[in-house]
Order: sequence, then C-alpha cells, then structure tokens
Amino acid sequence: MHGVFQKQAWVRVRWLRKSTARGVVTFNCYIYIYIHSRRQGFITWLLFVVSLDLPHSCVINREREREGDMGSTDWKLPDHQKIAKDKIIAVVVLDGWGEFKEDQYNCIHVAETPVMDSLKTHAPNRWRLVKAHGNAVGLPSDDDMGNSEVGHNALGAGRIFAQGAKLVDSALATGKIYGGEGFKYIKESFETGTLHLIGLLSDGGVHSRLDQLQVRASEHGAKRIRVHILTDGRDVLDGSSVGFVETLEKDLEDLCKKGVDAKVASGGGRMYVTMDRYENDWDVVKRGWDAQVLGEAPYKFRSAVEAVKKLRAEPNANDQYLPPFVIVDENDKAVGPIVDGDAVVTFNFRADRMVMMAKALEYENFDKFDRVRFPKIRYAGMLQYDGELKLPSHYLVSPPEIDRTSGEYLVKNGIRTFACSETVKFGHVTFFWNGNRSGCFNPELEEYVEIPSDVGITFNQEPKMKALEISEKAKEAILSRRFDQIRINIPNGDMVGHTGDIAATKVACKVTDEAVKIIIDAIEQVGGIYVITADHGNAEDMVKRNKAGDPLLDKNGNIQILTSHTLQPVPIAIGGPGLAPNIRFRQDLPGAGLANVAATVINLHGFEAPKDYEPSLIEVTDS
Ligand SMILES: O=C(O)[C@@H](CO)OP(=O)(O)O
Ligand SMILES: [Mn+2]
Ligand SMILES: [Mn+2]
Repeated sequence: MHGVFQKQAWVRVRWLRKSTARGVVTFNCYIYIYIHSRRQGFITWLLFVVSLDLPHSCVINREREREGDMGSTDWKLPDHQKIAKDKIIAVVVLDGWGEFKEDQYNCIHVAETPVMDSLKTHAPNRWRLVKAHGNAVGLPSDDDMGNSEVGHNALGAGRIFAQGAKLVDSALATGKIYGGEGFKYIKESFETGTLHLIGLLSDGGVHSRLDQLQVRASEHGAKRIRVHILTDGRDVLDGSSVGFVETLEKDLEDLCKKGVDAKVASGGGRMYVTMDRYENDWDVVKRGWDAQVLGEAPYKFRSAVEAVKKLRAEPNANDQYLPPFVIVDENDKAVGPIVDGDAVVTFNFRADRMVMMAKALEYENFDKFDRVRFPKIRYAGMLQYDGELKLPSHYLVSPPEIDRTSGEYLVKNGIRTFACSETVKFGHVTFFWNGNRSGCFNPELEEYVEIPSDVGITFNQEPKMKALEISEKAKEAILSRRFDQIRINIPNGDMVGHTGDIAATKVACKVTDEAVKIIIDAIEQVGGIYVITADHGNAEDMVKRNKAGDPLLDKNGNIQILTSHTLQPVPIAIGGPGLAPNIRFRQDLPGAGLANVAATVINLHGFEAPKDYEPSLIEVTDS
C-alpha cells in the first residue's frame, strides 16, 4: 500500500453513446497515460483518440457463448458405478448457519432446533463440517470470513476460484488494473471532469475493502475526486463507520495537500442507500441516486465525519441504515453531484448489491425510478457484475470466470431443477450458484421461483421471514415429482443475524429448523435424498470475542454484538430413504470445504463428477 510505482498505459474513453435497435454504439477515444503513484495520490493522464465499438445484444452474445461452450466441453457425465439414478434430491442451504461452541451467544444452540440436532447426533457418518471461509472459498486469506457470494459460487461450481477480493488485490499489486481497458476508459475524464468513487466503506472484505479504495485512489492523476460512501456495520462492527470515515477523510486531506481537490460528497447506510439487491426495493437505489448524482438528500453536513457522528447519535441509528446525506460547501451547495463529463467507479467487487446501481448508471432506457438527470459519464465497475448482461460494460478487473457449474452439467444431463428462495436470497441459489449468471440454462427443464421478501423493514421485525413459504413451495415441487433437484436457500439465520438482535435470531433459527423439517418430511414421502448445508456462519456466534474466545465488552460494559458473518465451518448432512444404507461420508477429507459439495450432489444424482471438481464427500462401502 505504501509502494511507489509508475505505469504507462492505454486507456479507452467512451465519449459518445448512441442507442440502436440492437444495442449501443460506442465511440471510443484512446488515451496514452502515464501514472505515477504513491500511497495517497490520485490520477494523471495524457492524450488521445479513435475507434468504434460495434453494437451487440446480450442475447446474441449469450447464444454465441453457448455454442462455443457446447463445442469445447464434453457435458456428458458418466454414470456412477454404484449409485442409482432418478432419486429426487433436495439441496437446502441454510444461510448464515455455522457450527460453534455452545454458549448463550450461539443462537442456533440456544434456539429449539430438534431437526438439525438430530441430523448431527443420529447419523454421525452422514453429518460433518466443511470449511466455508478464507482460502477454501477463494478469498485472499484464512482471516476472511465467508459470505454468500463465494459460498454459493463454491457450492455450485465444485471448484475454488480466486474471488473478487483476491483478483482486485492482485491487479493492484501488479499494477495491471491501471493498464486495463476500464481504467483507461474512465481516465479520459480526469482532465476536465470529476472522478466519483461510490461504494461500501469498510475493511469487511465481503463487498469491498477500504485499502483497495486507498490504493486505487492514490496518485493516478485525477484532479478532482468525490467519494460517495456507504457505511457498513454489517460486515464489521456497528459504529466502526466513524473510524473508517476518519481514515478516508485523512487520506483525502493528504491528497488536497498535493493539489488534488478530493472530498467526500455524499453518504448513507448500505441497507438504506444504494445497496439493495435482486430488485427488492428500488427506493433504496433511488435514495442513493438522489444524493450521489443529483446532490440532494434530507441531511446536509459540512463534513462526512460530522455527518456520520450526528446521524449515529439519533435514536436507534446504526451504520447499516444511516439516512442519505450530502456534503455541502459554505453556500449550502452540494460539493459533488455527478454531472456530464465525469467518471464514475463503483468500487465494490461483489456483484449482487451493485447491479441495480450499475443499471441506473449505465442504461439509457430505465424505468425503475425517475432519475431526473441521466448524466453522460464514463462509468466502470470494479468488476463486471453480471457476465450475462455484460454489466457494466466497462470494468477495472475481470471477474472470476466460473464455468461448467454443477447446475449446468446436471441440466445438460437431463436433471430437472427447481430453485427457490425469497427475493433477498433468490439470486444466491440461481445467479451465484450458476457462477454469476442470471437466467437459467434450459427453461424446459428448470423452474426458478422467487417469493417476494418483505420490503422496508429490518428482519428482526419479522424474523420468520418467508422460511415456511419457501419450504412449502419446495415441498410442492418435491411432491409433484416434476423435478429431480429441488434447491432452496433459507435466509433467516443470516438476515436476522445481521441485525444483531439475539432474541430475534433465536426465532430465526427455530423457524429455519421447522422449514428443514417440511423438506425432510416431503423427501420421506417420495423416497428421495436430502442434502442440508450452509454457505457460511453467522447466527452461531453473535458476539465479538477476544483470542481466548471470551466476549468483548465495550466502554460501557456491554457486550459487543457481532452483526457480521464468522470464520466458522458449516455442517453438511445427507439422508433420506433414497440414500442407500452403504453411502456415508469419507473419512479422508478432513480439510474439505463447500466446493466439495457439488461433486457430492452430482454423485447422489447417479453421475460421476467432472474430473477437475473437488472430490466428492461420499463413499459407497461394500457392506
Ligand atoms: O448482506 C450482504 O450483502 C452480505 C453481508 O455483507 O451477506 P450475504 O453474503 O449472506 O449475502
Ligand atoms: Mn449467506
Ligand atoms: Mn449475510
């Protein structure tokens, strides 16, 4: 982070976009840039012109890719020699359900969870733990907690891919990021326009990382920089926003001393401003748009530190839900609305909570809310957030190329698939599961059902969420016998765990257990198999601890509530009448992780898994 480096590169800038029936025609100008970087600096550029992007449509691209895939991949899975086909399999992901010591802050332990308890105690050969954090799911280090994106990617893809956090780290370390198309593109605005950086401000490492913003924002020649912050409190402790904003403001001050006009321009809490997902509530994105683009918000402050401190002092305020604010100058004028000719980077590497904003920033035709103004900007994502939609069309770092997922293999081998969750987790068992692809592979064999989530509440208010509705839908799908795989995500442990409300999280865990029972009972009726697992920990530990594992107290003597995910492993249990008695978990894979689940499920469907998948967790004994 403290290194000094120099780079020269070509940058593309889109300077004119025109919609046509088949897509967007983009005229580009190319600029040769010279970058001199030191820790807190920003941006520099030089010169110049020409080229033209031909229009394309997503549909055409998708078909071409598919044809290419079909040509190079052998999709046919060999039959498993010992496991019969045609069993109905329920794959259940309990979001945020880890395994941890049994104390009063372990909500799973404290709640009544007889079904999950019995899976653990009654069939020891069919219950085990798997790793769900750090290197096991493609994160930079084993200090990184798991999360839904990397967890579901690993569960679905059967292999470990270097994930966004890691890819950005390495693109920054090598300097490759600055030579890439995306950076070159935005850089063309640096001379006359402002560079806006929008994203989650914390070191949580789930959606973004502050140090990546610091490095990125350091000495790359932008003359005017505005940062639009989203406070966290969900991947990091509530209240930590103040420290992160202080760090950022200090960095920006240092830049100002070097002659860069750099300021925080707006802000708001991530769950209330900008970072909605799966189109649950466009109002969230609109609040962000109004503050970031239009420079309008209900609260105005002269500095971001003051904003966050004052807004946090309101009753029941927390970092996740801070209201939107703008920073104003001495004339009460917003210091950083986004206007024609500016560059914008959304610096989150994770997709789900940036896709909606990306659409608002990029799509000429857009009807989700009234944007009032649609500035002509050069916009790039830290990553491309949706490979299928090619959104955004410019990005600084290429996303992981997660190909040949288990879902695609199984569908291509005739497995009829049903996937379901409520809105806030719907994309987890579809988009993330399928390697960050929206849509299904074969609509004739697949049905994806989304149950609308509650809107405008924090989930401790409704801790049962839609768990029972999801499992009832899954039950219907199981009993209909129209599907071979029924895949669901039960969100409660995670979504309620993130609120930090221990009483509500207990309710969440109890209803999750009830939902599991509905699935297991349905599977009993059709002679099927269940696979119950989770994507990462959350509800099993609700308190921040010291190294010895004891709860930490804050300065008032209260326990420090942990709203984030954890580093804990998660359980996986298999069973059901369709599971032959001689199938059990292998004993020789003690370090297995979520990526080992895909091959396991493929085997249970009666196929051998692709050779390069992480090994299956099961074995078939002779007896
Ligand atoms: O809510 C989210 O965006 C993340 C936490 O940042 O949780 P999950 O990975 O479980 O979706
Ligand atoms: Mn999750
Ligand atoms: Mn979560």
